[in-house]
Amino acid sequence: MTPAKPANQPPSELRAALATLKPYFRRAGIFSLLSGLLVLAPSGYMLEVYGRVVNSRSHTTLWMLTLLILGVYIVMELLEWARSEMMRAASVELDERLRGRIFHAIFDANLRRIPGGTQQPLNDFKQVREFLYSPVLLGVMESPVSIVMLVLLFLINPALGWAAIAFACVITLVAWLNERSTKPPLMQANRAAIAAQQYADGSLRNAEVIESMGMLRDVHARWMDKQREFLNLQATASEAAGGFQALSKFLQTTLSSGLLGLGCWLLLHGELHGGDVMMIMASVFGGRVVAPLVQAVTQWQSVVNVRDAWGRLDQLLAAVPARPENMALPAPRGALQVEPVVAGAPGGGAQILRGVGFALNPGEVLAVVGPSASGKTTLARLLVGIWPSMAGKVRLDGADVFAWDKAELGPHVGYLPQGVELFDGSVAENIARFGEVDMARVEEAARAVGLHDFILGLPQGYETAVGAGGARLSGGQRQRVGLARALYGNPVFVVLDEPNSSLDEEGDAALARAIQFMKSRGTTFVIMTHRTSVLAVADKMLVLRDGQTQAFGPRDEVLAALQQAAQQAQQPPAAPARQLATAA
Ligand SMILES: Nc1ncnc2c1ncn2[C@@H]1O[C@H](COP(=O)(O)OP(=O)(O)OP(=O)(O)O)[C@@H](O)[C@H]1O
Repeated sequence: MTPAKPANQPPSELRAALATLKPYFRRAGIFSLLSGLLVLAPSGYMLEVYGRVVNSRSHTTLWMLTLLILGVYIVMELLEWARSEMMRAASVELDERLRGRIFHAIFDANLRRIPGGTQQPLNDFKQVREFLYSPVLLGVMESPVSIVMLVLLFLINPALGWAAIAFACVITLVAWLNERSTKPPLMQANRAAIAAQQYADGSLRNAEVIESMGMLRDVHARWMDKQREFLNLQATASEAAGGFQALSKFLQTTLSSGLLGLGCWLLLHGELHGGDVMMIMASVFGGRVVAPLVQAVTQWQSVVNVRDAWGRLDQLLAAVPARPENMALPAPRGALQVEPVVAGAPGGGAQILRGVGFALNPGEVLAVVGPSASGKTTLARLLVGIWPSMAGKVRLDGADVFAWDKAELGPHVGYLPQGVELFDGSVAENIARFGEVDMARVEEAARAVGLHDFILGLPQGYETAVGAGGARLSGGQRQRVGLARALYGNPVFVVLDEPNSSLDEEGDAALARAIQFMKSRGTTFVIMTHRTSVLAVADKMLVLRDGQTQAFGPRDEVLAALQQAAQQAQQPPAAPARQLATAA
């Protein structure tokens, strides 16, 4: 059961956007009413030809009536076209209103690790947009015509009207039963389809691992299981829906013939106003009364699907509210202050960092070391404001980094994540962060990490495409391009997560030179590392263990303390401490 909405809760963003489309619905509704009424014209033509033309044998009347009906057909088609164009325009308007918001919501959801994928919300939005000009919605817009037809039936004879109402009630019951029996399996089928799709996307992305270790058969078998579940559920829903669709169509045709029979019976008893013509018209009117209902039953699967898509989108937008417009802040100078932070993965996971705090002056270099899973990457994410903290704040020049508008802060910050994350585009675009490419700055960053000569050797130099994820580069080259991107534009604060894990000696030396150079210009660095070479350029050192600070202070003091602790334990210094001491 869905919890009741508090009375003062504002409507969802989707509803609010839909509400702005009312003028389109209104106009399309008027077109639908007019074209729905004109649908009676062919029956009128038939009756006139049978009655007037056959009796009078007048060619002129036949020509006149035929020209008239042709004109009506043209108007009908124009109205049909106009209303579907109107609803297409509504769909474009909805797209314009929401596409940016949905794109940002998907991005934020990914950032916060909220499940839902990237492709699915876009598919859901497409489905909602397309529903606006789908036959089922256009059909439902003809409901006012049904009421007009019903009134006409009552005018001919109330018995005909009541009979139509009775059939409409039975078809409504069929529609309700259809909803009850098809909705659960259809929604489960949708979920299973999404799971199968996400599984395929996730696994096939790692094609090399799958191929090299012959995992394809097992991966395929797993995908087939998910796919089979989806197909079975869909078949269950379709079987039930098929029966109800047939029943509703049967009722519609029965109603048409039934009204003809009833009209005839009333005629025989002298109770039908308008004579035998009305007998036929009653049959036509009756079919139109229930047409939208029958249309809804036959297209119910698309209604369930769009409702499902709507629900998922609504959930996404509710879970990821639009970012507030923050006040513009002055450009930072690079003074970092980490109030003792407690943090975990977004979404309420366990605490990963507990009480880690320190401060750095502009131009200082901090090396963060610690065993695997001690929380170095988590700290890096906190420092650049990707993950929020549960307690304590990370401040740059006193301002909370997490709350800072990243479009504003971004140019002052450099970040190299562990996975590098290059994007499909040229080398220059990647280094320039996909903003306006300032070639002088791009080259400066590339030179700083010793990449310039290599790039010049590429087929199209800086314009060479790196491929999705930088697939056309080696691991070390990807890392250096990522480093150049982090240093692009001389940021004042740079966080590097394992920057030399794929670098050779020359790359390592270039990195150390780049850090020295930028440090001399006042850039603050925090470098997460397992390797000791970075220590040579570090001023301070933070040792993390199990998400807590084991040691923090000037590099040499921390190294000495580590060595002393190891000696006190009357055993040879632990390998990392020994290595660190030697490197320093
Ligand atoms: N998205 C996440 N959700 C839940 N837990 C996570 C997530 N990312 C990391 N963790 C957990 O946080 C802990 C610290 O991980 P983190 O990546 O910060 O360590 P690390 O010191 O950078 O490790 P390494 O040196 O191996 O890269 C680990 O126990 C890990 O399982």
